[in-house]
Amino acid sequence: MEKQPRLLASQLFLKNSVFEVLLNGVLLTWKEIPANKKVISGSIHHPLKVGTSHSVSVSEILAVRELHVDGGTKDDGRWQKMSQKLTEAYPYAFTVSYVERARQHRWRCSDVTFHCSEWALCQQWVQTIREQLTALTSRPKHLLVYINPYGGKQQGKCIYEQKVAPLFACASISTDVIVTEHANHARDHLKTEAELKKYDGVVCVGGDGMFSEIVHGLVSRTQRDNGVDQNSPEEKLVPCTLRIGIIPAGSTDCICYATVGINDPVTSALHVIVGDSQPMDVCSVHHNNTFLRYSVSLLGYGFYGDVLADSERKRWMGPARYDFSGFKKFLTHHHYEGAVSFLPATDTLGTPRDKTRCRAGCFICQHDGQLYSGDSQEESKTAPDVSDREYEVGWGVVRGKFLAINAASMSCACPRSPKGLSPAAHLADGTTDLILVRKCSRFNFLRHLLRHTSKDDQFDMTFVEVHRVRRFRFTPRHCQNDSELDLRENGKQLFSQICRDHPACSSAYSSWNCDGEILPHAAIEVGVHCQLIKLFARGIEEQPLFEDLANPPCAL
Ligand SMILES: CCCCCCCCCCCCC/C=C/[C@@H](O)[C@H](COP(=O)(O)O)NC(=O)CCCCC
Ligand SMILES: Nc1ncnc2c1ncn2[C@@H]1O[C@H](COP(=O)(O)OP(=O)(O)O)[C@@H](O)[C@H]1O
Ligand SMILES: [Ca+2]
Repeated sequence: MEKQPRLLASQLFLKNSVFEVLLNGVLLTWKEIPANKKVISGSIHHPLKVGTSHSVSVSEILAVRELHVDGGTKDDGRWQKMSQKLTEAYPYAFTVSYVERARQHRWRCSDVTFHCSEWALCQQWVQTIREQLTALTSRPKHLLVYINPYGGKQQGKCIYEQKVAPLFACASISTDVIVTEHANHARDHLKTEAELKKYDGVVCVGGDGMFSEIVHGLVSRTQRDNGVDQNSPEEKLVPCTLRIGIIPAGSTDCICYATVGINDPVTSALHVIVGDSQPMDVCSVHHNNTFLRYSVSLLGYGFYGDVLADSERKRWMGPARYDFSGFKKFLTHHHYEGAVSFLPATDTLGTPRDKTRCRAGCFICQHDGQLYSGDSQEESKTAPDVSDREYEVGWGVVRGKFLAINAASMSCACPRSPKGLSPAAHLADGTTDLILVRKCSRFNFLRHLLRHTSKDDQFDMTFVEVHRVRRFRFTPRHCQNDSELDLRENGKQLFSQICRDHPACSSAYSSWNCDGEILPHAAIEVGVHCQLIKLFARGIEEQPLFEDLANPPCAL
């Protein structure tokens, strides 16, 4: 039989007032008691504001600790503020640390200290809260942490030590911390060495590139352990069991921002502590039946590929390199010719033009994005994946000259664009939004880009089209007849030369930006793997209405 959580109700002292405190297994509530209703012994009289009430979900309590009496003084500053009389009447106390919501999806750790007149009562409260916290099985106890000391503004180590480690310690989470010494250190450690059984999750401190390393390490390891061949584009991949936490310390931090609603290290650490879980789609990228990379956020050819390639040479500028290269590449205004073929997700709930957004507890993601009758749980288990051949019918093809070809398997919201590249994309529906920006004037492209930062629809432009897809392929124009040259072997400069010399080529070549890494091939095949990984996040929580109104629309 399931053990019922113990109920506790007491009158406890807090901030010069007496409160009715209640713990019922789901909520901890404390409510001020009017002075005339107080039953606690003692001669304390306070003019009370009646009815101040607070409540905290037990699932959002981080820790409880007793405050120890030591020669009449306590180890917490607040004790000093209490009068001698009060200290005598309520000599025992315990502090509950819990999640408090601030503006714009920011979470903070807040403390409340309750004072008791009896030691046994104080013990009972501490033990009961601890029991209820122990019963929360989704919380991690032991984590493997990787810190990229060179991500973003090179603050990763300091952010972890000052803001995150104390919270993990407060929540009794033990950690093994590795500060990376070179690129792909974390990926290779996860792939081959890490004793994953010891851990309840992996945390990365860094940006999207660092997160991508963790994803590659964990996904590759999981496939190898299960005998799955990553090189086959049709292969159904095995989902990873360990959750990943992101402590944002990078340049774009889009994966953190789009799954939590803010890029704030404390907020992310608190989502890890409470044991949140958010499944996420992962795209696998192949070239000629050879696995290239996984992508979780943006796969971008043309504008975003060029921005990334240019910005890599300016890493010393930190996050500002993207603004510099973005401006430069906007002025360059290159377009690229090729063919995009794609398998539309016709059987899915939702479209890229929806006004609704993927938010915490998203209905569409809970059903793997599947449009099904809903009368059988089993039906959702047969959701099509990239490996299901029967879905290979009905491909569409678009040929032409493009300024940008972007695939966003999530919104890609980030501080630069709070609604993202594809505002209605879903984190875990098994699809990616393929955005094709055809050649247009600089002015129109600017209008399109600026709409990423306003409430206006960036897809509502004649030169932009967007498709929700399960798979797609891109073939640059020069590959449509000949076999593609290997960009890595022959170098991009050679390509530009061939392109200039070749009468059929009207434009230069770009490269793919895959979550901040340049791909070595332009001709790629991409498939979405529904919910392949899980994050310590819950999706963006709905905001109170008054906060939403704080962002007025801007039209261009
Ligand atoms: C004139 C106003 C223009 C405003 C346009 C804003 C559009 C921004 C959309 C950004 C989407 C970002 C998608 C995420 C990409 C990251 O994976 C990648 C690597 O991140 P990190 O490892 O943290 O460095 N970031 C980028 O490719 C940067 C793109 C920025 C382009 C301006
Ligand atoms: N110790 C290290 N030295 C150099 N590069 C590293 C190190 N650790 C990780 N990297 C690489 O740095 C790149 C950028 O990291 P990231 O944390 O995403 O920062 P940013 O958001 O600024 O790009 C990643 O591709 C990652 O592989
Ligand atoms: Ca998706």
